[in-house]
Amino acid sequence: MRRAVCPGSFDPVTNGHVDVITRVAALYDELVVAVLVNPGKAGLFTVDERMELLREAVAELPNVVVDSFSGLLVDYCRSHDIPVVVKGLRAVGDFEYELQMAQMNRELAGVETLFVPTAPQVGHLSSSLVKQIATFGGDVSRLVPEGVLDRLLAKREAS
Ligand SMILES: Cc1cn(CCC(=O)O)c2ccccc12
Repeated sequence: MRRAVCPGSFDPVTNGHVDVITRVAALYDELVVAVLVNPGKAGLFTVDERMELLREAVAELPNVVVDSFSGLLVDYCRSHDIPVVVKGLRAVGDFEYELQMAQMNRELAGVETLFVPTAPQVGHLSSSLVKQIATFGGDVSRLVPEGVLDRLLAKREAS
């Protein structure tokens, strides 16, 4: 079974993520979308909320599994028998860091990394930008899956 993992924070998932996940899912028997648990960085959504929003967003993709992990990505790959990491690239600015991580992950554990360019119409999206716009009352309805929009508005009301 050909499996890959798409790691990220997904705080929250955006239409840019969904675009890449959908395209990558078509290339593998199974795709794991793995939410990174970062104890040192409290996000807007909890890890469980991020996973729930991701599951809603990829519900139409039967071969996509949502999971979470803490620690090294390569340890997750080893323990789940996943030989390849697939990452979305939004802009040239993403590449330098991603290249370093890819080289390190190959050196550490022989895990390969493939890069998928985001579609131009969603290349400008990032979770942090979406959160900023939503915080100040901007319309993010075309930038995130429907379930995320509702939760973003609820978070804004609660704050
Ligand atoms: C464009 C893009 C960025 N990332 C990191 C997401 C993050 O760290 O929140 C992705 C993860 C999966 C698919 C596409 C992407």
